[in-house]
Amino acid sequence: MKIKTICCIGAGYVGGPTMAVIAKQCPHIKVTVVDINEARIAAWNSKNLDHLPIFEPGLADIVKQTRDKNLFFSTDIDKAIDEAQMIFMSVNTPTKTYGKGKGMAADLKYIELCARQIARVSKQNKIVVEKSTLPVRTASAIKSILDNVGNDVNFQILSNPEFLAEGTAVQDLLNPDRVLIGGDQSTEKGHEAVQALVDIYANWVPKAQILTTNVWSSELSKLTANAFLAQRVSSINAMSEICEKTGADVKEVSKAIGMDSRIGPKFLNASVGFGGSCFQKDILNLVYIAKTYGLNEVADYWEQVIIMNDHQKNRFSDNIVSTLYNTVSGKKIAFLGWAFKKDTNDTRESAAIKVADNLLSEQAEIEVYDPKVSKERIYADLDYLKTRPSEENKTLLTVKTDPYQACKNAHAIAVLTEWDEFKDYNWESIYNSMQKPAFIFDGRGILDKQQLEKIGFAYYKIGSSN
Ligand SMILES: NC(=O)C1=CN([C@@H]2O[C@H](COP(=O)(O)OP(=O)(O)OC[C@H]3O[C@@H](n4cnc5c(N)ncnc54)[C@H](O)[C@@H]3O)[C@@H](O)[C@H]2O)C=CC1
Ligand SMILES: O=C(O)[C@H]1O[C@H](OP(=O)(O)OP(=O)(O)OC[C@H]2O[C@@H](n3ccc(=O)[nH]c3=O)[C@H](O)[C@@H]2O)[C@H](O)[C@@H](O)[C@@H]1O
Repeated sequence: MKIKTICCIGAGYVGGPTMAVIAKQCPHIKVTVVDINEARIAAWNSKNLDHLPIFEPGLADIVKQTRDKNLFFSTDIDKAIDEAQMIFMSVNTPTKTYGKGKGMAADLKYIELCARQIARVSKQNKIVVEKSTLPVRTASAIKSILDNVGNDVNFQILSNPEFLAEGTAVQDLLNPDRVLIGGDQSTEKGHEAVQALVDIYANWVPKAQILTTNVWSSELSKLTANAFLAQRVSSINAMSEICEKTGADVKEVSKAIGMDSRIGPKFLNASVGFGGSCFQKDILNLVYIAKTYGLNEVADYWEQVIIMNDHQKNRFSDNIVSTLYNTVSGKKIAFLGWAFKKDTNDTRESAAIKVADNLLSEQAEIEVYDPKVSKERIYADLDYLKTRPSEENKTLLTVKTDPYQACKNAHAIAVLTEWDEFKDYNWESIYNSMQKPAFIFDGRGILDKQQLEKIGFAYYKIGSSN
């Protein structure tokens, strides 16, 4: 079956970039991305490409080439479902905040709503693709809804998890390490559906990198990949604390172990803690799944990755307080960075949020500069925690659009995101504008220690005591 029309439900960090790349690589396919969020769709359609809802290097260019040619953004979900031969579900699957599994299980209500809408609208056979990250065996629930609510049309369900990382989404989509497609190949229709999706990716991904598995392996591989990646960060962060006590330097340790080809050099940067919308949510989901099968040791094993990450964030703020003579009350701390990593405007679960919250509880005054994150987003992140009244957050924390202003008169600077531009600042001028002694706490280990110490800074970085 040759696919000519695709609909993607969910115009978020995954749906938007993924469909833009499919549209670019498959000019013969009409791709419509739909969402219930009207503002988001309007932003995707905005004439000024600087106003797209998501910042990703290279994305605006692809949208410019494809939008209104074979890539469309719309709020007319029914129409897009009706027209499409293949429907991607790319809606959010956050951690549940209520009821059974609260704080751990994935909340599947958005996925279920999608499935019900697809079932209600579809009048012809459809291939339904799970793009969202889902607990293993979700496809059976989706199938049950589609088959029981639907108009007697045939639905084939595939799992096609997304492995892109934010900040490098376009590159990851154009040159993926692998594409994973799970489907039921035991039936002719199932086989056809898998092949239809393979054919789409084969327009630009080498066949050897398109992996097909059964649905459950595919669903579970996504959770497993994120768990392994996050575990690496927690492992090196655990080592960073030992380094600080022993005189070892975590950068040197990372390099030394990364040269072992069995370990590999990537994803070994010690940090103030991993953030992002998925690592924590997906591990919690994995822990919940393990618990529901009574696999308590397995659950405890993976939960430790989160416990270590929380510890890393807390010990970063604790270190700031203890170094500043055990009090930050009334002291100004400048935050460089708020996003959970560089080259994205996404702040979900960013370590900066927890570090700021801890310091605000110690009555610090914080001034934040981030090149891509808006003031509204920063306040919304803090208010979401409900630690103190919103007004108090606004009084204690201000957001600057100029990093030099944020650092002026500060007692200390905390580097929370590894934005490249931080390395090139005029650090001498920043030093001169600060209170003395002038402290820097480098939560990403990106600044030049020697240069900063020569200027006069007291420089602290994660994973080193030298
Ligand atoms: N953010 C990332 O880098 C990655 C995310 N994922 C997974 O992809 C999924 C989506 O993640 P994001 O794109 O980050 O989420 P997001 O929150 O940015 O986007 C989801 C969108 O779905 C829309 N939506 C929800 N229910 C809807 C419905 N019934 N009809 C129409 N639209 C609806 C929301 O309005 C929202 O705009 C999640 O399962 C996530 O775990 C996977 C790989 C990478
Ligand atoms: O499912 C998802 O959402 C995605 O989650 C991660 O991607 P992402 O969260 O966008 O970004 P990463 O580059 O993985 O970084 C996650 C966090 O770990 C931190 N990190 C990463 C690497 C490292 O060495 N050290 C470190 O602290 C980053 O700063 C960031 O806060 C995975 O890398 C993607 O493969 C996956 O598709």
